[in-house]
Amino acid sequence: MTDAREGGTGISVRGLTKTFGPLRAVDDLTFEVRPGRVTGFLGPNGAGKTTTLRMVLGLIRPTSGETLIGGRRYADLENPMRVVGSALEATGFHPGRSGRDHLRVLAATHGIPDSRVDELLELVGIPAAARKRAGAYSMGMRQRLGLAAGLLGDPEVLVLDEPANGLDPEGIRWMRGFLRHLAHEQGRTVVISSHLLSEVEQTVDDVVIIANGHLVRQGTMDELHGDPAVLVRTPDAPRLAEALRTAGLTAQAGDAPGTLRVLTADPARVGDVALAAGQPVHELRPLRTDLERLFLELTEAPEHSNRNRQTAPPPAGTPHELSGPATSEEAPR
Ligand SMILES: Nc1ncnc2c1ncn2[C@@H]1O[C@H](COP(=O)(O)OP(=O)(O)OP(=O)(O)O)[C@@H](O)[C@H]1O
Repeated sequence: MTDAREGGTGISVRGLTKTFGPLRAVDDLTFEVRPGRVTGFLGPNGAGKTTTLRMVLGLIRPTSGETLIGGRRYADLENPMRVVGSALEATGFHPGRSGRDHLRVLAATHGIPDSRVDELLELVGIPAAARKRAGAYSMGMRQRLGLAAGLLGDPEVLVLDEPANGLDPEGIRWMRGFLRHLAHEQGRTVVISSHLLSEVEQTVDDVVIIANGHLVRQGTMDELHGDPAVLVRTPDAPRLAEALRTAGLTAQAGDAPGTLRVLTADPARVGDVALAAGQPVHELRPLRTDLERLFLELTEAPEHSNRNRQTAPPPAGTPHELSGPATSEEAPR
């Protein structure tokens, strides 16, 4: 495998729209994906993730807008397999063929030597299983085989659809370390989709969150976590708040009675102020952003109500009207 790449190859998505009949599966989507980082492409079921990734990979044509990889359209890449690798579905293998044979066929059609196949099977941790029929693979093994297939061309960009699906906890840990290594040590651009922020929060550096085909948030995980804060519980919250303010800290009333939310990353500082002010402390801990709640708030806001229930976007100025039960009916891909 190649070492860290200079500059790196990012992905630009600009004004991307895809309609299927009256359905706007992807609606004027614009975002950037940076090299050397793992980006989580997130949204609830039916948000438009797979459709977007299929456009990025040149598998379907946008209705309007464009996606660029390293500044070029997929169709203009001379050797696409060396620029971008992907694993969109872990089911697309011939069931009677061994995983190894599957990769060998793929490699041969792209002039890639068999030695690369064995190297990759080793790397993704299924060297022995690779000689078995792919039809007998567990979901986790299919994920690993899909990952190996995506890496065959030693691509600068790797795009994976729900790579944690079907993996056991050890598999998830392995995948996390592997993807972070590909991005951080080797400078690749790694994009993984998921419908759960909590599933990928320890893996990704950046997030692009979509709902209803629209972008709802793009940023780093740190930005998503927001400013660090400490929760302190004390019998006399107003008095402690005063002492904290005098010490130069910002203290706000917490959610529960008798608690304060102090804007600092350092609980010891809060404890020291309380001690100096003679205020008992009954609880003191760093506050973590409830990412799952934040994700739901972002993606379930009224303006992102499930587009699957509408037959067409409502005319401007009218409230969203829902015309049926929420289903995640999947059209054939
Ligand atoms: N070929 C197609 N024809 C018609 N509708 C489609 C087609 N492909 C996708 N859709 C619809 O577009 C919407 C977005 O689907 P998409 O698969 O991109 O969402 P997703 O975010 O990947 O969801 P999931 O997490 O469930 O895979 C859905 O309503 C889906 O039914």
